Amino acid sequence: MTTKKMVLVVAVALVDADGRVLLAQRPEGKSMAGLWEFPGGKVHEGETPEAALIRELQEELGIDVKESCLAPLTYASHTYETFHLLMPLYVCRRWEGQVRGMEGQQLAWVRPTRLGDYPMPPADKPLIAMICDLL
Ligand SMILES: Nc1nc2c([nH]c(=O)n2[C@H]2C[C@H](O)[C@@H](COP(=O)(O)OP(=O)(O)OP(=O)(O)O)O2)c(=O)[nH]1
Ligand SMILES: [Mg+2]
Repeated sequence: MTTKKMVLVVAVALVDADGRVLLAQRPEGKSMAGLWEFPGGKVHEGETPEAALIRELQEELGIDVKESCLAPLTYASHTYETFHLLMPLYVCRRWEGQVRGMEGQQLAWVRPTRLGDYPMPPADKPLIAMICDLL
């Protein structure tokens, strides 16, 4: 058995007042460009998952989120060609500031039942049913 590097990525289901969830399109030039994902990114060395998510949400969406407004929802565990992805998914319904695509990425607010209409990374597919059940 060959052991692939484990990559820890944190992501969030940001939920608005109408119960819609935010998806962001991965930019050109990145792996899996064009696919729709939950905002987030890699946890850096020495960083907690919550601190990483708060940092990523500021960098990618320009919003401020308090740690107390992040609740664990579920996770993805998926083997890609070159690494194994472990991705805790949080849910957040409260933030400060206006959501903007700070890196030029397209954003979409999507009803949970319509998440399947958006092409997503393979790791995310099992998350859709969990979001529909849990939100
Ligand atoms: N943010 C996020 N990443 C996901 C999702 N599903 C999924 O397979 N991934 C994968 C894609 C990438 O291999 C990895 C996230 O890496 P990334 O490159 O976007 O990380 P990052 O935001 O820290 O960006 P960078 O600074 O490394 O460029 O996780 C998802 O729903 N959200
Ligand atoms: Mg990212």
